[in-house]
Amino acid sequence: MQLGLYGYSLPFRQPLMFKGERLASREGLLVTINGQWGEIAPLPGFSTETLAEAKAESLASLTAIQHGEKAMPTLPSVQFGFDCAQRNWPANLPTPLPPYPLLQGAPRALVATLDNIVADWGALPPARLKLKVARYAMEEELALINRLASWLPTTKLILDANGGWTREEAQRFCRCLPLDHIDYLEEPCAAFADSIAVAEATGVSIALDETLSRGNAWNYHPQLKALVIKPTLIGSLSACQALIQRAQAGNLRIVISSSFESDLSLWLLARLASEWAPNEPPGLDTGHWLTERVTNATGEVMTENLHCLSKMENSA
Ligand SMILES: O=C(O)CCC(=O)C1=CC=C[C@@H](O)[C@@H]1C(=O)O
Ligand SMILES: [Mg+2]
Repeated sequence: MQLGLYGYSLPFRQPLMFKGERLASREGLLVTINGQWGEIAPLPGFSTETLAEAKAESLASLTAIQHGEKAMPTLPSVQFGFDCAQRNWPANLPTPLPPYPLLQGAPRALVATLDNIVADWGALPPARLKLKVARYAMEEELALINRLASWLPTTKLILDANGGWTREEAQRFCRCLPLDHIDYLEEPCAAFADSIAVAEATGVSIALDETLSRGNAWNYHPQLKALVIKPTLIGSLSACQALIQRAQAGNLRIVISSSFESDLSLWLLARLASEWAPNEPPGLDTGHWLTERVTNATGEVMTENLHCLSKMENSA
């Protein structure tokens, strides 16, 4: 059995901010186990583990497999990578739905380029569109949202505050929203109870993301509409499936989402989305921020462009 661990560094089209940290490139690891691949890419600001910790645990896990033992990683990004590389993938998955677009950037700059963006979609605007909020002045963010709502009347907006508001700030913002045009708001406040209070006070529907990856407690609520599942941050595929079962039991929508991984994970996540949430457009529109790929046109990993960290073999 062939085992390998490789490192990559993929430049962002322009530097992106992750919880106050400015990143010019995305760093990560690819693991291969007997010809099958997985990706290990903790996201700074969102993952609890560092890349160095993920690399150390990945090397130890590969050594365990080399000795005929079962790898038992504990870090979420490593669990996701090793699970993908060892998964028995179903053969006949439905064709993945296209991801909904993710708009990122300063609201004023986005307003200025909006006519180009809208013109690109022509007669077929997307059913959903995601926008980050709680980053710039509220008035500017609301102006952009109102502009989008009038220019794209059939598109529902997904807003994501990453827990960036107090209860009062979130309420002030949500009271000015064109609610008919809002699909849901991800994580208005850092505490679940505050987000629910905002939903109750303003009528906005909410979705959970960081609450899930941090393992914080949450309950069903009539205004809790969706769970956003990021396997790189949640960890094992069985932990993701447990969340999916809980979502299904409460009639919540399931949105499989990326953490700015390479094209390899975007393809694997699209397959998971088509299996776990076949009717829900996934949150996978992060690839266009990267200028380079790790796989070629036929889907093979281009190891010649990667940094080889370990190659092992076991007799199995
Ligand atoms: O969920 C999506 O539609 C795309 C991914 C995405 O928006 C995010 C990925 C990782 C960190 C954040 O920047 C952001 C999020 O918080 O959901
Ligand atoms: Mg989110």
